[in-house]
Amino acid sequence: MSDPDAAAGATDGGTGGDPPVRRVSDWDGERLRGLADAHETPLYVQDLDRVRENCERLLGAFPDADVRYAVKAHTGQAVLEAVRDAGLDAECASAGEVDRALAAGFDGSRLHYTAVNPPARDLDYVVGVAAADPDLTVTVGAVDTLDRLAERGYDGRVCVRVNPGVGAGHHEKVTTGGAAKFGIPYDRAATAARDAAERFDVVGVHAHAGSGIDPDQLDSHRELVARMGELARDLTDPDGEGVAPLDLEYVDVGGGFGVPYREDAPALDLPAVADATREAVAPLPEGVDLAVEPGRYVVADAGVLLTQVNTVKPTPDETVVGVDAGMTDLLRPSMYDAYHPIRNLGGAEGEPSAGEREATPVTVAGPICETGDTLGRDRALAAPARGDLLAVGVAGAYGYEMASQYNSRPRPAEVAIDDGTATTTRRRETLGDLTTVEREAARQGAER
Ligand SMILES: Cc1ncc(COP(=O)(O)O)c(C=O)c1O
Ligand SMILES: N[C@@H](CCCC[NH3+])C(=O)O
Repeated sequence: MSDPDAAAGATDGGTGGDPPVRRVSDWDGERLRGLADAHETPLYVQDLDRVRENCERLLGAFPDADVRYAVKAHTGQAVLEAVRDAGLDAECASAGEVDRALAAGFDGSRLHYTAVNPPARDLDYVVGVAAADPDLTVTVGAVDTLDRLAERGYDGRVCVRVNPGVGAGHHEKVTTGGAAKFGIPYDRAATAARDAAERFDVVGVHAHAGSGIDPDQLDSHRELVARMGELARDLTDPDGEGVAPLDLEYVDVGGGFGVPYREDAPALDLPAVADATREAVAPLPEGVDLAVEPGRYVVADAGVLLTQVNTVKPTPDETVVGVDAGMTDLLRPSMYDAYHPIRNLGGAEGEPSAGEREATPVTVAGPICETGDTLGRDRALAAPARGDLLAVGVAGAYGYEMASQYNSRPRPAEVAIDDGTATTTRRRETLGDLTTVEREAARQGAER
């Protein structure tokens, strides 16, 4: 599978220059304790300055490419505005994400809507947006979706999403390339794109390997990119007689750049990944650009989740540390067995500072009535005490976004740090919020 030399060449231990990743240990503990005091817990903290640094690193590594932010990783308005100002485009997975990106000031020329089995309501909305701003692009992974767009009178910009037959990712549930659900099978893609060009302005081809591609999965990324380069060459300069060439603008090879979650894991060497990508896609036809669409890389290490210890329970097998955040706040550990680093920031009354306490193996568990509701198992934390504050690191991507109200738990609050100043960007939900839609439905029913 992986080539150890290639993998070694694609990691960066973080020596020198702009650190490629912010570890949970790098956050200012006192500052985080102050934020938790002011805003209570559970609390997401998102550092916009770090988001900007991550955008700059991406633009620096891919200077000639179109870099699009996969909005699904963090849809908050403040994040979207920071990303827009940094110069990235927006890749949106739903009408809601398109709506958010518009509100954050992205215009159509910077909007890419990726339709996956899109509900009619989403298509209606996006076709309406495109009517007002025809520079928007719809990325389509099924012929049915093309038909449904045509039925709505859409004849604008289309990018054809391909199932490249090769995938990668941190877990099988997020390994996308090769999953039949996504994209038109590679061997039918050229025909589908040519057919689509009879009804739409086909401007690009797209594939995405999956999410959280680690340094040792770069071979799969390279293979995907090479296949997409070949497809672009075939479409723009076809072999067969009488086959019209397509006037493509770009080849989008997706996102998925991994970030290290474990404290000692090496960071992806982005310039090396960018070089490998350019090399694999080459030669790109004249006038065709490379495009990438990372989400996690932009926001993951810019966020932490703060949670307070409310229970410390020694058992014969393990010590369970109960906290006020759980799978409803951060689903990734339950859903993917994902590892998030956890740091004890201390603060329990009458206890020594966390730095003075002995490391103790614990399981950190949330308040949800599910056995899988843990944020970390067998973690060596500075012996936690009731009242301590824990920081769960690398929580800025797919954290708040996957939060739910299961067990009737209101979603947490979020603050964003911008140029050192913290502002509430998502208020904490209340018990009243939990029943809003029911009360509204009851009221509408009574009005009928
Ligand atoms: C089509 C598409 N593009 C981009 C992304 C962004 O992935 P990541 O956040 O891993 O960069 C995803 C998520 O997997 C995706 O499905
Ligand atoms: N939600 C996933 C990433 C999936 C991206 C969507 N295709 C995660 O937290 O790792």
